[in-house]
Amino acid sequence: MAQYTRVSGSVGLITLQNPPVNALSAAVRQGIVDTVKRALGDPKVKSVVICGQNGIFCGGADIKEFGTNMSGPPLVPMIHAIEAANKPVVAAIEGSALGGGLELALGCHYRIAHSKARLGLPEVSLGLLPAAGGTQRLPRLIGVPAALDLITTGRHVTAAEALQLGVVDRVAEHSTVDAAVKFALSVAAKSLDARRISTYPCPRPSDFDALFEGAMQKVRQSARGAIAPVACVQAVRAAATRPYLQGMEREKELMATLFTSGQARALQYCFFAQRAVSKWNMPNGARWDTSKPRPVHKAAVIGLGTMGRGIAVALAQTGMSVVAVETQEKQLMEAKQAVSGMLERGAKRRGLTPAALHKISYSHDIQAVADVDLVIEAVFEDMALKKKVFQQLSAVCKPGTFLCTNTSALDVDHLASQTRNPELVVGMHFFAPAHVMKLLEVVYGPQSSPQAVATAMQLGKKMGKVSVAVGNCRGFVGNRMLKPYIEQAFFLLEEGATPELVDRALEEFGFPMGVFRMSDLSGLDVGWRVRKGDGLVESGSASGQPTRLREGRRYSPLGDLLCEQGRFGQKTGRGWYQYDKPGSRVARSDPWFHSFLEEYRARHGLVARRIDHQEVLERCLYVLINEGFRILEDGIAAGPEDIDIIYVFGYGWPRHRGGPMFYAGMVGLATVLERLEHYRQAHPDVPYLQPCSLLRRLVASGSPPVHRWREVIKKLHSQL
Ligand SMILES: CC(C)(COP(=O)(O)OP(=O)(O)OC[C@H]1O[C@@H](n2cnc3c(N)ncnc32)[C@H](O)[C@@H]1OP(=O)(O)O)[C@@H](O)C(=O)NCCC(=O)NCCSC(=O)C[C@@H](O)CCCCCCCCCCCCC(=O)O
Ligand SMILES: NC(=O)c1ccc[n+]([C@@H]2O[C@H](COP(=O)([O-])OP(=O)(O)OC[C@H]3O[C@@H](n4cnc5c(N)ncnc54)[C@H](O)[C@@H]3O)[C@@H](O)[C@H]2O)c1
Repeated sequence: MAQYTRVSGSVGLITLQNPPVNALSAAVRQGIVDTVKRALGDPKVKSVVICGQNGIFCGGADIKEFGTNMSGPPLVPMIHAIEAANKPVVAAIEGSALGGGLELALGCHYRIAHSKARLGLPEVSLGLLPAAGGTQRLPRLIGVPAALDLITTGRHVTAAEALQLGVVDRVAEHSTVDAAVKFALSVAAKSLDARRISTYPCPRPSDFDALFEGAMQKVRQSARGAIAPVACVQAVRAAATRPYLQGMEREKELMATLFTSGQARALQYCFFAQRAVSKWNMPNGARWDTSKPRPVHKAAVIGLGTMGRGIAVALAQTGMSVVAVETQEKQLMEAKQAVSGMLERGAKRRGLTPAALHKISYSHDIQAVADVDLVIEAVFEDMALKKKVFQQLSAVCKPGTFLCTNTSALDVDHLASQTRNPELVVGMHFFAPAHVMKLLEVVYGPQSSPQAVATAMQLGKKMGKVSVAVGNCRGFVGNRMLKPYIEQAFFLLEEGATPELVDRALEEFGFPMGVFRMSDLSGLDVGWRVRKGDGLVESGSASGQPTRLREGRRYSPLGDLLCEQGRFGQKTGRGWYQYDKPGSRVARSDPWFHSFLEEYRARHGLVARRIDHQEVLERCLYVLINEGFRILEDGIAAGPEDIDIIYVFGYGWPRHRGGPMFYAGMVGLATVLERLEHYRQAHPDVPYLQPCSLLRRLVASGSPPVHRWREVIKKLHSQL
């Protein structure tokens, strides 16, 4: 709703009221229509101010209404009526003015923003475009290039940038509403002829065609198949080429296509899923809202390799003191330089001085962590070493210090058992590079205290991460699902595919990198070491041909054979592809690998067949999804949203496809089940292809939508 009062004698003050973000629900829209009418009809009122309650102007259209039978007055005529008003209307923007919220402000005759406010048109990240006149008014107000940037990226701008761009007229340091009321009084008698943005001509840049071609090329490249950014460019082009009303028609037409698209559903699902995962709960009943985190003022990182350096940067950037411990002298020296470089570059990007540099102290000695509140261990992925480190930490640290491990897959409970207080131990699984990647898996074991989980989750948030609480198992959620996915990719090579074909299929699907390019980037030796540890690697050189079965299961030794040749990927200049030199990033097809693959097939009596993109996608993705269902069945992830957010933020799953579990729902659970059964029949020695019983159960119960899976899972768990 919207509240109406008259202030300072002649200003009608309209306050949007719909906590927490004053989204433009049907009731709010009706409230605005009614109060604007009242203000315009009141002869005592000479000007109007629109603001939002609780320090936030408006978070835009009510996303929860999308997909429902939307009633209430539509936004476009409502905003048009404000713009057409014969009394000045001033938007007083505090907190956020986003999407429809900014479009409402653009319909006002003046805009005053608080210095801490953020403004933007983020519809593109929801699979939409600003369809309440945003694509037509913004280019008229700030020019085509700036409008294209804001609308196609959806980025939020500060009040200072908004002022510089011309989106707002003034910035207030103190009460924005008071400033707006004062301003409204001062402009009460002024003509509004030059204040109606829809009447402005859209500036036509001289390099018009090149500008739009460039914009289109840019969004097509970065959108990875997402349709909304393309529609945004088309809508802005309409603003620049058509009269306002025709432009509005085009905006509406483009929005109609986006609004009902699967991509919009997927992206809006991601929006809510991202928020849902912060409301974590554990199987023992501990929950986010009843578990109090402990403040962390000082933290330590043990091991300053690839991960430890990024973690130290992420911690220091929160402003806390960090102790960084590394045993190898050379590593320590290199790490100091690398960490300083990362902090300096980060600060420069944000226009700040690198204050965090002085927050880090370095040491060779684990005793240096005696007084910290929380430790994150990031030494080699070696259980014996990690056990030793946890024993030392337990002896050295002050009572109550949380001990966290960044292990990728090892047993967190086992590490906890090495300490005096296992309840203080959790996994904090970062992704490389740790100061950049948004995902953090917080891994709890049966003994982890709710406070330890709450503290790790809160610390993740402070570091700007999307944190997801998951149970303990080998590989947790993300890496556990990755294993069968990579395995299928290896099998596809054996059967006739090439790395190029598999990667192309996955990249066309929307992954930034296919499985083989990704494996070259992260290093083939990583998986090799794990497989060796698991006793899976047979030396190819000894027997001449390692077998393709392990304990009755199909196994591909292809990755092991490459590692035996010293082909570890980008770092050695050779892997599944070849690179100009070690460390170079441009993957080129490698004739050596192709003849090696042919020889390998011949040695094993494998006859290559034609494999198409559909088979690549079905086998790689459905087997990953199937493992996701097992994870849900095992209670390792609380719900499909947790898995989807892990894949979107940690593994490059295209956001416009909503994450693997959402995608399964879109494809149809019955289809996923049928295809898994089909491939399982063709490959009976691949247990990962065996459809999970939860998937069968969901199909048997009519394939409910993803938001109802938790009920089925709960029922399943209660029967176990
Ligand atoms: C605003 C924020 C920056 C605040 O962040 P903060 O961290 O403080 O809080 P949270 O993010 O945790 O949010 C708190 C709480 O609020 C919920 N929420 C936030 N925003 C919205 C919203 N816009 N609607 C509903 N709910 C919202 C959030 O989910 C949290 O609750 P939860 O229970 O989940 O914890 C931040 O929240 C933020 O960034 N919000 C989103 C901002 C945004 O993206 N806005 C754009 C919205 S889309 C829009 O505005 C579209 C407009 O252009 C209008 C278009 C007109 C539409 C007309 C439809 C025409 C259809 C035509 C097709 C016809 C087809 C046919 O033929 O049938
Ligand atoms: N690299 C990745 O992409 C990635 C991603 C997520 C998690 N992880 C996990 O993070 C951990 C670290 O991986 P990494 O890639 O950074 O390894 P790394 O080999 O780059 O670095 C490990 C560092 O630990 C140091 N170290 C060894 N023993 C130590 C000790 N007792 N005290 C202090 N320092 C010690 C080593 O000298 C080395 O500098 C592993 O558990 C790994 O599985 C790695």
